[in-house]
Amino acid sequence: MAYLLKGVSILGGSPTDLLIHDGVISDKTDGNAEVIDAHGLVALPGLVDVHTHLREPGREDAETVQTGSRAAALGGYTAVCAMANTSPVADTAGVVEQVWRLGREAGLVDVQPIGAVTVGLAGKQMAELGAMATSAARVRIFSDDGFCVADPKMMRRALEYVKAFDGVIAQHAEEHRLTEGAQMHEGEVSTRLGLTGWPAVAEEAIIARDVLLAEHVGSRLHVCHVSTAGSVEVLRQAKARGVRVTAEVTPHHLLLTDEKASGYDPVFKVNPPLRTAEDVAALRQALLDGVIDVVATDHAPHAVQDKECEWAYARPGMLGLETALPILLSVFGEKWDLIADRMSVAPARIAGLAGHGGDLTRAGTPANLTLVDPSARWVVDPGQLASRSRNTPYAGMTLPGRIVATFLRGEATVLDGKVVK
Ligand SMILES: NC(=O)N[C@@H](CC(=O)O)C(=O)O
Ligand SMILES: [Zn+2]
Ligand SMILES: [Zn+2]
Repeated sequence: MAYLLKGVSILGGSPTDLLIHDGVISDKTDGNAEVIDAHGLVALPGLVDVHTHLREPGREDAETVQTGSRAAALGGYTAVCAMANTSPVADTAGVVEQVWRLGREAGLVDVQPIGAVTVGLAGKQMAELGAMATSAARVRIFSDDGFCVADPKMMRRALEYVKAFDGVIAQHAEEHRLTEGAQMHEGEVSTRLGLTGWPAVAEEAIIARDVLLAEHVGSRLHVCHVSTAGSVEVLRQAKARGVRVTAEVTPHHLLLTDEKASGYDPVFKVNPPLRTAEDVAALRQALLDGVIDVVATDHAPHAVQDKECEWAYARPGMLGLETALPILLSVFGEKWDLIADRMSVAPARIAGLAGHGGDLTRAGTPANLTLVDPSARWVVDPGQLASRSRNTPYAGMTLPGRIVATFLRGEATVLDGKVVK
């Protein structure tokens, strides 16, 4: 199938025609191409998420590779990295290959499995990182996300080990001894509400330790869901020294604050917790400066019974795939170069996904792209989302930017805002 996108604006540039042919961007002509009127639409390289929870295997009642892939395509994504905290944990070649295969079968986005660092995420014994790297899933990112690789010796060994195949350890930075019983950010609001707090230092202390470890062994470190102004400063200094560290921020940490906990609605319960307005401002600036490299969703679907209950018993985490780009547009406006870099080009580089985050103006670039209508507004309705879960913190909000179409290697996965197939 060939497509001719008439009058499309690539990264906000002046209207042009873009031909998708044989799975790539083409500079030829094709009289048989299906014509799409793309006037007023902006083309971006397909978004890449380095941090997605797809819940399969184990919690197919909350999300599956199939439903998560639909949510991703509708959000403008062409690749997602699936976190390892499934059941069983993705700590063997067998499990990562299973997830990878399920992704291929769904066929809507490239599902790139992340492998666990330690067996069962338990922090005691290193998982078979080499076997996962050489498996059909070709794992490059390893993470115990949900838990921190707390033992510094384990962290050091893992950092050293993945160097052989240019892998990276993605750390969920949490000093668990400082967060026992934590329900939200430790600060004025937690004191007022009487909820146990997760102090900023519990995140910052681990990031400080890990950038020193990564520097010591010359390895790549990636920091998951950075949430505090202090973490930004640690990263800024480490990068200035040349440490090989990258970092992500979530859309929710760029928009929401701990004040949201005031109503005790568990939809706002997440790890790391929503922080203060000062933290939000620092995170925004860090993303603009490049101190934080990428936006990652930390899409964390949870079944109704795990989320619509008392705050203390609710699981942490919120949906993100279908709202990430609209949230970025509402926070930063139409900064298309920034959005393309932080949501596609840089994440593709970190994850080692060569076919993604390409230059759409160059013939031969794999046709992984999405078309956005920046003038459209829509109201978030949890029941209308493609995710199997409905724990979005944006219910009822009007957001700018509608994903009109998404293409994976030249095949439409979304057309007219609907999943194809
Ligand atoms: N972010 C969350 O609050 N929850 C994540 C785990 C994680 O990202 O730490 C989940 O798996 O639900
Ligand atoms: Zn995490
Ligand atoms: Zn996560």
